[in-house]
Amino acid sequence: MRVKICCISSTAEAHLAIRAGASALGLVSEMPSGPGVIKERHIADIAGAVPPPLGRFLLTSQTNANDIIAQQQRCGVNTLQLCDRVTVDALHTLRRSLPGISLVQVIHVVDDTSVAEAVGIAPEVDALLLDSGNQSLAVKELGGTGRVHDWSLSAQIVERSPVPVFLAGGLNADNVGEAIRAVNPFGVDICTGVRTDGKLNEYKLKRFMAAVRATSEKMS
Ligand SMILES: O=C(O)c1ccccc1N[C@@H]1O[C@H](COP(=O)(O)O)[C@@H](O)[C@H]1O
Repeated sequence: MRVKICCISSTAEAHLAIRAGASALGLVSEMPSGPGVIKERHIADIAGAVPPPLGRFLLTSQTNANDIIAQQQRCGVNTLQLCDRVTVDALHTLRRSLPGISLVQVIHVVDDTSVAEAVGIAPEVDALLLDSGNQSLAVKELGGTGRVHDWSLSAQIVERSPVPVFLAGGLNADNVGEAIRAVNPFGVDICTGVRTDGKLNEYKLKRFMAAVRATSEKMS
């Protein structure tokens, strides 16, 4: 089971997450809302300090392909986590312009329409990431909400997706086992649940990783 630790805000947090066993790190660029945003120059510094096999995910709220390409080049990441809806044309432009850079489309799971949205876009990207934002608010929520969503919808997406699916949204050490059993994702992703006062908390991180490992071992 892959674990992505998100909202990394310093090189020290990146190393703490790697030591704990993270397979990917999330770096949050400008967003309409959310607790994890950092400046692009910090994202570039942290991405540059992380060894290549690790996933370095840039979380972006941009939807225009040229804006996203420019951001990827400024930040030096190997994965783009597209937190808002992006057109299929824009995805094709990203593919052509950024060979070797993985595209992860976030789906904010709201109702049955989210299942159709996920299944429709999946063939265009390398992975999906299921989260709990709300794109219809005046100030959009594109993640980092600390809220869970309906995991039965997520489970349907996992069953029907041709690409790997990460589960995010309100996970913590106490609910991640149930989430993994309910959804059977490729990986899990967490921000709020391993933080205290905005800082990565080693105790919560270790409990989370232990819960993921224990559940994965029982299921294998
Ligand atoms: O954390 C943020 O500020 C943020 C803002 C906008 C989009 C995504 C954001 N964070 C990502 O949201 C998921 C789930 O977070 P949580 O565990 O529910 O707090 C995760 O990928 C965060 O990195």
